[in-house]
Amino acid sequence: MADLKLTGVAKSYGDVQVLSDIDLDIRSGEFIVFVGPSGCGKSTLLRMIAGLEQISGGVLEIAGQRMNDIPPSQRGIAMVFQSYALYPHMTVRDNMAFALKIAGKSRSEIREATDRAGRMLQLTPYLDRLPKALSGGQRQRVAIGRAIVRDPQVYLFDEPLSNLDAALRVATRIEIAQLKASMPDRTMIYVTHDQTEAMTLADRIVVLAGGGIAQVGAPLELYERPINEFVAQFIGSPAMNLLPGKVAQTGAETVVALDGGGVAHVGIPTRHEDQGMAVNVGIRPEDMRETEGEAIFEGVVDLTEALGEVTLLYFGTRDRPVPVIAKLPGIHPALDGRRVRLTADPQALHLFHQGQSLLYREGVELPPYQPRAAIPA
Ligand SMILES: Nc1ncnc2c1ncn2[C@@H]1O[C@H](COP(=O)(O)OP(=O)(O)OP(=O)(O)O)[C@@H](O)[C@H]1O
Repeated sequence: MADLKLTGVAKSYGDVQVLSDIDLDIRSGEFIVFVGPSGCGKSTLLRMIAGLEQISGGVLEIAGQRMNDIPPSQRGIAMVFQSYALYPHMTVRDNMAFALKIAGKSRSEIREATDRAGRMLQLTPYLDRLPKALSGGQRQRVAIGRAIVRDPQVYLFDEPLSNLDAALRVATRIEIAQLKASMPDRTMIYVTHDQTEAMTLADRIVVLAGGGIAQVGAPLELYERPINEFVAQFIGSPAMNLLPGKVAQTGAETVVALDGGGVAHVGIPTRHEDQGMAVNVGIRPEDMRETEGEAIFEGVVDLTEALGEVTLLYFGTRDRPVPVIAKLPGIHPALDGRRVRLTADPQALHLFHQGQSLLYREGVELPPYQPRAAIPA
């Protein structure tokens, strides 16, 4: 069993509070990804779990045991870092075996553990090579191998792929997913800046911001049901557009008169007293489509970016603090200077209280999360 429980965990450096009130239950076998803006404390939280940073407040338990003052080597965890500092004069096998030798394991135990890690990471043909004769991706796999040989209950990864080039990142990401699948009862906690890694690897994503947890949920739950504007704009790329307006009609479907002149029919119920309320309507760029009819947003295209699979249209790059962006499927001719009318399905829209940035007013119950149906094949 390798469940983790964080209760009121806090970290400060001198007078500077970096994290506070972190409550998190991680189940044995879960793959958890920490994301958040630079400097929000992702690495610090991971290093506190590892025992590499002192916990300033609160309690960390692993498998029901308080771990605050237990040294890293006795926590049943192994950590894989971004820079995979291998010993250059040791073979792949010796690099992986090093910690086991220090721990006084027998030759046969070490052989068995390194053979197994080699097989799991497809490193068998390279076991007798020196690190300099490996690619970056292979080196990072050796670093993961050093964790595997110790057979920890919990794996911690601190941006393990960020030093790899794009193609290797994808390949190594898939290997990490397969590695997790081959060890279903091991718990993994992974810090990344990369949205794709977070969305594809995580059972649950923890979004950290402002010294605390903004939201915890399954990747698609965060995408479809962000709890506030921060998470809405952090998850998904390009970020969700937020268009200010006022509630013009309440009911099962809410009609919003947008400040820019458009009208949005939002598939989220509001109450009679919400009439006239200042809101932001959230529209993901990929949910926008051109229309001849009633538009949510109408504007002149400043810039067209053709990426092949999609075309991005930018509006208001000069006069808005943040441009409005639409992402249309496929290839479109450059639309620069053309006036375009855009709409989106009511079910795809989000509604936030202006100022509070929260999706629903406190006390209004959230309907249970229902994943949006996949597009039928
Ligand atoms: N030893 C330290 N002394 C003082 N402040 C520190 C120390 N280590 C980290 N910090 C501060 O704590 C905050 C969190 O740092 P941390 O590295 O955990 O952030 P992060 O979310 O992992 O950032 P990034 O995404 O940029 O790696 C930062 O503001 C950082 O400056």
